[in-house]
Amino acid sequence: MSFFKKMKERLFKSSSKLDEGLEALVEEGGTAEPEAPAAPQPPAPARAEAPADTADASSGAPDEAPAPPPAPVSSPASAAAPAPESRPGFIARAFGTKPGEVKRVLDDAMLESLEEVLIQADMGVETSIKLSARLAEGHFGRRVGTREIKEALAREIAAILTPVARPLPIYAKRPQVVLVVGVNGSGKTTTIGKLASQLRGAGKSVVIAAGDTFRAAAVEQLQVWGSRAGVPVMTAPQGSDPASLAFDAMVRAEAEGADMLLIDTAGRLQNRQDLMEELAKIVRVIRKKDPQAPHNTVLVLDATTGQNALSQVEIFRKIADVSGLVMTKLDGTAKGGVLVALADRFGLPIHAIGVGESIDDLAPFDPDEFARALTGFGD
Ligand SMILES: Nc1nc2c(ncn2[C@@H]2O[C@H](COP(=O)(O)OP(=O)(O)OP(=O)(O)O)[C@@H](O)[C@H]2O)c(=O)[nH]1
Repeated sequence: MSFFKKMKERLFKSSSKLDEGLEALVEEGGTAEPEAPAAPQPPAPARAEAPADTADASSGAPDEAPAPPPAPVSSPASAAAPAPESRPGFIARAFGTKPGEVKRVLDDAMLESLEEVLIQADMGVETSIKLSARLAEGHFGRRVGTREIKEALAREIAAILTPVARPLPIYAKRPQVVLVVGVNGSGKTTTIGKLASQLRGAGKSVVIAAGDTFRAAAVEQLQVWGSRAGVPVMTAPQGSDPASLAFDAMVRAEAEGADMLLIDTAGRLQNRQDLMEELAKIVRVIRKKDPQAPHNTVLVLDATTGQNALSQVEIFRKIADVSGLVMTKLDGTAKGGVLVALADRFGLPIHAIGVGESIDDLAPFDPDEFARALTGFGD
């Protein structure tokens, strides 16, 4: 199975909440499309008995579904009862309307429900309102089906995401210092392991620094990832100053001529003032060695935390000058929508997404694929 297919399946699975929400939205207030007016038919043969059943069964057979409720006043199809054997009219066929397909007039009530569905899918209030307004343009007052809604939504979401879909930039500077930050358990260590493996695969020499000097288990975990990726891991004694480890790692990476230095840091909640101050110190000390460093400060976010990710970005950005994001655990949540809210609010580059626990489960961020997977369009 191709990598993209695997990612898509995982995202589809996780996004079922939004997908189902959109379907329910149309089903709730919608009505089945009536038969469209018949296309002009060639003159009937002058035989009295019924013609033999040679027509395409799927196009001519009456729908199995119960008779649709009275069509809305605006529907042109209510004007005349179609001939029982007629094929869908030209206009209906051209616009992909199928008799029996449930559609609903996009009015204020539907827009309000749409906003709620988007908020529940973690897109945040601001972004949900913006998306609903964009959907209203060109659709308001018209009967729309689930497929059309999903397609339009996927298009609008992709438009928000496209400007931020940017892989980790690689500079000529050696060593390029990448500082990896985030709250506890967001997936920093795992992401560093995956990233180191990808960079190594691209021919870069990489060194990892184990900046979580508080937890011995964290250092061991990073060493496991280092050996999986085939990359050396620099450690310091437990309880030592993470800022001085970062400095020493820069000296070593420079001496060894490494292309990339990835610095892991301890998880810290954004509301812990003391730990945030410690992070600010790490950055200050790194800059003593190289005023341009860290060249990238990557904030790793766990998609399952939902809206809290917004406050994480806000505070980490102030303290550590975050230059890009990686969002992990998109394989196991229905909350991927927060990524849209983040892109809309902060416009920070999204370098990659985590879609599993294995070393190759770090995917480039593809806005179109993501938008389609999130909305269930093309399912
Ligand atoms: N399903 C899934 N699990 C992930 C992903 N990324 C990380 N994990 C898991 O999340 C858990 C925490 O990951 P870590 O890499 O240890 O997180 P951390 O941010 O380094 O943790 P601390 O050092 O404690 O702050 C581990 O069980 C990982 O296997 C992902 O993309 N998908």
